[in-house]
Amino acid sequence: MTRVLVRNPHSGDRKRSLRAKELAEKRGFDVRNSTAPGETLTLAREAAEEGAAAVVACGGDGTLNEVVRGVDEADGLGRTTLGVVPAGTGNDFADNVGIRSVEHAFKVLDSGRERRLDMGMVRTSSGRTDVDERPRPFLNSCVCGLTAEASTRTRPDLKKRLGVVAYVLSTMQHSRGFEGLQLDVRAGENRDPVWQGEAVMLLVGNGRRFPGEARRQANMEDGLLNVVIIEDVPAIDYLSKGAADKLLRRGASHLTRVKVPHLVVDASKPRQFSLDGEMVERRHLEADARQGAMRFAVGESYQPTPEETRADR
Ligand SMILES: Nc1ncnc2c1ncn2[C@@H]1O[C@H](COP(=O)(O)OP(=O)(O)OP(=O)(O)O)[C@@H](O)[C@H]1O
Repeated sequence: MTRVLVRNPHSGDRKRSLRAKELAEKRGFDVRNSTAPGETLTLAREAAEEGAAAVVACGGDGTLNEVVRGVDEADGLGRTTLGVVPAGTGNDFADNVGIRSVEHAFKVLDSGRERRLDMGMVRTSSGRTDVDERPRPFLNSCVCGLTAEASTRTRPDLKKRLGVVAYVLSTMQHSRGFEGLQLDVRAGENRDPVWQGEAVMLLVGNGRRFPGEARRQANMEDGLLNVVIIEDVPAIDYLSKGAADKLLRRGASHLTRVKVPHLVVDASKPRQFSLDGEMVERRHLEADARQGAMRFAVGESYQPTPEETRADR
């Protein structure tokens, strides 16, 4: 059975990616290298269409997202094992499924251990009713409130520590007139109201939790999205060490947290949403947790039901 490694040769420091190529070839993987942005999606789609038993992303979270999209476009999620070799700068998802290094990733793939994991799925549109695009997966998070400008200004150390939240903190620090998000957030089949008003940030997590929570890894098998809405910015220094923890402090009056299978978000005008780091500007967004949609190769330390502390509930 063919195992395909879809490799972004430009991710991370490139060295780990080269090491991965070497290990993959030794093990008989069919290694396919991308030559341009976006090509990992096409390579993954083709591999799944050809009936590959496993399609493995070699790169960071951006590459993994494209690979999963490609397999999904080939309607191959049910029959293809997905995997990841962490060779990017940010390897959040690999961390969350217990994959510790390039070498370890191949051991995991050889072990055959896999779990059915939830996948976040998003449909967006520019209007209120015309949901007009093919849904797109996200594995880690979907975040609203970011600007592309902020991502270029964000300090690398902050990015490393806080991930996507760093972009938001940076936005708020840098732009004096940060424009709040006028949002109407609803959940479930009946679109029950969850929250309405002016928010500074909306975070929707599939594979991960956000700062302020006891654990990083979320439950990826419960069919639920972790939603956090932050309203009104308290007077704090956004770039200080504890800023994210203060913002996301449990029980804080400016926070709303819910776990739902389906979420509907309407903004008063088009806003930036980041899907695993890729930006789209839209007014309307619907997010679903597709329970057990992915067959994913996981490490031995992966916990199907990460124990929740009282503070997580
Ligand atoms: N051959 C290529 N040349 C240039 N860009 C590429 C190539 N292949 C893929 N890409 C782009 O690289 C981006 C993904 O990068 P990836 O996530 O793997 O690495 P990274 O930037 O090092 O890590 P991270 O995103 O986790 O910080 C995607 O936007 C993808 O389209």
